[in-house]
Amino acid sequence: MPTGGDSEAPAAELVGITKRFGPVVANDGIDLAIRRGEIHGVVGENGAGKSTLMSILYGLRRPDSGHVLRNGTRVRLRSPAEAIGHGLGMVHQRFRLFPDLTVAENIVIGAEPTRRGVVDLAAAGREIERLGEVFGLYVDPASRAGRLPVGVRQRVEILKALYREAEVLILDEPTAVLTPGEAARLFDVLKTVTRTGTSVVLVTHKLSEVLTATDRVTVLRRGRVTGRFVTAETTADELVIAMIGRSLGPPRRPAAPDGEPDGTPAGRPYALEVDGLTVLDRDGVPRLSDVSFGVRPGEIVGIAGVAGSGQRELIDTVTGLRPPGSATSGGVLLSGRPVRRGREPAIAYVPEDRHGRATAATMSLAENLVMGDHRTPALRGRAGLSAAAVRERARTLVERFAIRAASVGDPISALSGGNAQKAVLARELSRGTPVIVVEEPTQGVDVGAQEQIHGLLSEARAAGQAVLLQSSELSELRALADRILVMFEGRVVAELAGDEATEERLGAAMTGATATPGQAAPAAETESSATAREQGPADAKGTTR
Ligand SMILES: Nc1ncnc2c1ncn2[C@@H]1O[C@H](COP(=O)(O)OP(=O)(O)OP(=O)(O)O)[C@@H](O)[C@H]1O
Repeated sequence: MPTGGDSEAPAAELVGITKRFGPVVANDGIDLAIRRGEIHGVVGENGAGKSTLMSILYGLRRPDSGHVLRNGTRVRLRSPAEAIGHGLGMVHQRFRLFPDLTVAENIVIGAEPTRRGVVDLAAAGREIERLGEVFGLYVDPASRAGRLPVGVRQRVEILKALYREAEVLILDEPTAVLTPGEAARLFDVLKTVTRTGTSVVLVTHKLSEVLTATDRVTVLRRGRVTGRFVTAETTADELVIAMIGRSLGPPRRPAAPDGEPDGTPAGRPYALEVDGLTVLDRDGVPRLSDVSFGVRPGEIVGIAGVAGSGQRELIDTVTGLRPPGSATSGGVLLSGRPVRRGREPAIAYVPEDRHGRATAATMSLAENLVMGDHRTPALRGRAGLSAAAVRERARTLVERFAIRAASVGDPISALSGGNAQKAVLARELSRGTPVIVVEEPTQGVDVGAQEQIHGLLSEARAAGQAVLLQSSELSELRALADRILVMFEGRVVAELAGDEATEERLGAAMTGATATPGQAAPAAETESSATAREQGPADAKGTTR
């Protein structure tokens, strides 16, 4: 609702929106007004109803009741095509570009300029360059979309919306896939875009972004608006209270492992040991070079690095997932024995790609929660898995890990992103394996769940599990890890104790600027090291994954 006697109608307004999915009220009478030329943050815990509301604004879903106004006039949004026709644009978290088409072809597809009945790609290219200049969004119209780094692909998505004359641009967690450097550039672009009167709706879990980039914020909780704020007049704590109903506790270092009052399990043998590991890609280029380290029971070892520094290959090899045939030397040992190929049962694994690698979308939450446990005697009945035992186990996990779902029988795809992530963690952490490998555990999860997930990893450590934690959030690594290994160009180039790992030291190591004594610094300046240096020390994620 416009405040302060603003007589101008909002660019877009959602009025009394209610949307149910069976018994779940995803949106419960929501009012939201987006002013012309503002960046409006929409935040809230997982499952609060943000995506549902945005999908209604973009014509992907129809509300059960309520309506949408554009510039004060009621509009019908029965499809994205209608929403686009009304000047609404959306940049999804998963980009929808055709990798084999050029930037220009991707941008104009479905809205091609024609000349005498023929698609006029030259005119499209000129228009794209003009938009690029106006909005500071330059992209070569002739380059293939599939070859572009993630940040540039996102720019193409934004250009695509602006080409269709979007006046309200919806961005769903746009920085989840970006490096900090790319994220900063994105916010510069958004500021430029709003100067022309375009409005931006920014859905995000990152409070720092909300506080630095938005003009106003709306907080949702359990389908309702629980707070409306002018950003300059609010604080992170105020937003958190509106989001989860309480403040966050102070950051805590993990408790010492059982029986280790000083918290240093140094005397124990390694639960996981990587010994002189070298992995070559199909062309014989080393992706990992002579990587050695160990993780003891009761220890969290963090992996940092600009993406593409070998983390993917390292974790795929450690978990036994790397396809056979990739030439390797050295090995991975679990309590002294070689890791098995396929899926190593002694390792719990929480992958970054939870949709592709960790869940089966069409199966129920309960089935997903017991996946891989089908041989567990407690879950078996006379003829295979016992449905009652599976449900019971699922209910226990749902309660213990505070997963919010209407029913354990619902498909896991009906859960919000953060709740799906908690389900994967619940399954993997409850296995009680000696080793846990975790990638990006809090990507896309709300601040309350982030705190909870950090607590769960600390508990695993205290219970004597060995945890290998890969994260692009340096603050997460610093909060949790006993030691942080920094990877660069397939090598471990630095090892820092958790309490001495400042962002500056980590950042410097991530660009190859330092090396631990005894390990060779990266030799020649290569293209990727130059890029990493150019991106600067804060660039944790990189673009090549
Ligand atoms: N297709 C669906 N079928 C059943 N329930 C659904 C469906 N889509 C969403 N929900 C439910 O509606 C509620 C709101 O979900 P929504 O995805 O809008 O939340 P969100 O705020 O975007 O969450 P997140 O931050 O985790 O992405 C959740 O309880 C979710 O489980």
